[in-house]
Amino acid sequence: MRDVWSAPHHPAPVDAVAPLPGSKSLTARALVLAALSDGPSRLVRPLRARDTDLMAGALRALGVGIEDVEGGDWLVAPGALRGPVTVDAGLAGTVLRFLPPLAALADGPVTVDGDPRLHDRPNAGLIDGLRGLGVRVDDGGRGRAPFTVHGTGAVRGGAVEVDASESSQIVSGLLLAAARFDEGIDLTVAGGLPSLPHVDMTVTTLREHGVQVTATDRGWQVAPGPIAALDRVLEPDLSNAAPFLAAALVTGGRVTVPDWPELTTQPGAQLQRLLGLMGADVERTPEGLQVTGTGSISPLVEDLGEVSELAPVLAALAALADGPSRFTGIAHMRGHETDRLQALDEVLTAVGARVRQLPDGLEVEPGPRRPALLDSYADHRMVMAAAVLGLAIDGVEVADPGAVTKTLPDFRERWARLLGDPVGATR
Ligand SMILES: O=C(O)C1=C[C@@H](OP(=O)(O)O)[C@@H](O)[C@H](O)C1
Ligand SMILES: C=C(OP(=O)(O)O)C(=O)O
Repeated sequence: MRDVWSAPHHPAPVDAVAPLPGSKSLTARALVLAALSDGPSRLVRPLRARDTDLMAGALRALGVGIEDVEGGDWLVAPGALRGPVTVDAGLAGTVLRFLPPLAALADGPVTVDGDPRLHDRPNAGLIDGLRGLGVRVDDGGRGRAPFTVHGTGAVRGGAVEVDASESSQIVSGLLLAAARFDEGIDLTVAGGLPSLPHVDMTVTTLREHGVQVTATDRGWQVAPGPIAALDRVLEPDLSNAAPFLAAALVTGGRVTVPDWPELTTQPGAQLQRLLGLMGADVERTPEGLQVTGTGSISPLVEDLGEVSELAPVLAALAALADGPSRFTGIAHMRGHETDRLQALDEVLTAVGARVRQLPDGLEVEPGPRRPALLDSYADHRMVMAAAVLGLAIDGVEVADPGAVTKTLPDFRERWARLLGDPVGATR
């Protein structure tokens, strides 16, 4: 039987503190770099969710020691990387794009496969890039999973031109492993590059591990050399803060996310600016980031190319706003967990908004609200967007909400706590 979640209707102002587990993006980078490091390291408060568990599983399959310790921390012990092995990337873009360059260092073939939708996620830029670095990859000419990386224990590396117009993760994946290539990497970006802050996050994380990374006018260079082991405390996932903070705007309430970092490479930090533009009062308090809504939501016209992870929740807010919004710069979202422009069009239309798809974005004009049974599209962020809609619209239901386990397994319990109804999620 299909699992259907009734998204709680909650027009009354929320007043809550919403702590969040670790960042998906930082946890993925920390795992990969720990696996390639010159000694063991400890990851404190990593995200434990489907995507990061899949990354840990893939690394373990390749010979990396990853031990679960109390409180969900991970102890990572690098080991000789080995094939043959098949790894499950699920629907995780981070595993799909960060693992293959590391697999190329294994001493045998590594096949990357995953959920049916993973077979649609674009990856030709990474596969061609690996070939340009001297790696043999069999992909049947599809440029997508499943594909096999033929590791030989070493990668030549050097100069390579990479098309990352469909995902910044292609650049990040190559940079993360590049210090272990014989010649490092001299990467030239061909075409556009979405989600630039995520590449900056990669560069910063590499430098924290002692890796020499230089930005050029064409891309990035990574010098060959050791990757220093590093114990890390993972920051909370600021992109996953989006639905919780959005609840303050929708209900005219107040939500605080504790442990909001002072300085961060996470693009989710832009929520401070974006929710401010949508009419919220955003304030750093000793307790964390506090967002207070007025009960009315201002429309937003914005290029979201750097922060596409936030687009589903912002689009849900746009459907509840005082006027039409327009989001651009997010054509690459058609290659995310689902075609998110199409999915948002369907969902927001179902609850009464008028939506127009642009080649690189969406226009959303609020309309008379109505209840609807929405699909999750196997997409965690579509479930979170539906939850935001449900606060204002009575009768929003979501089929297959389990998709949310991708980055926040206990989302429904957290949502119930946000609304002051800790048992609500199980009703
Ligand atoms: O490097 C990362 O951790 C990510 C980069 C972005 O990917 P795209 O560039 O494919 O949007 C982002 O959307 C994704 O959720 C995480
Ligand atoms: C695009 C996303 O995920 P992935 O890392 O699978 O690309 C996302 O989390 O919004």
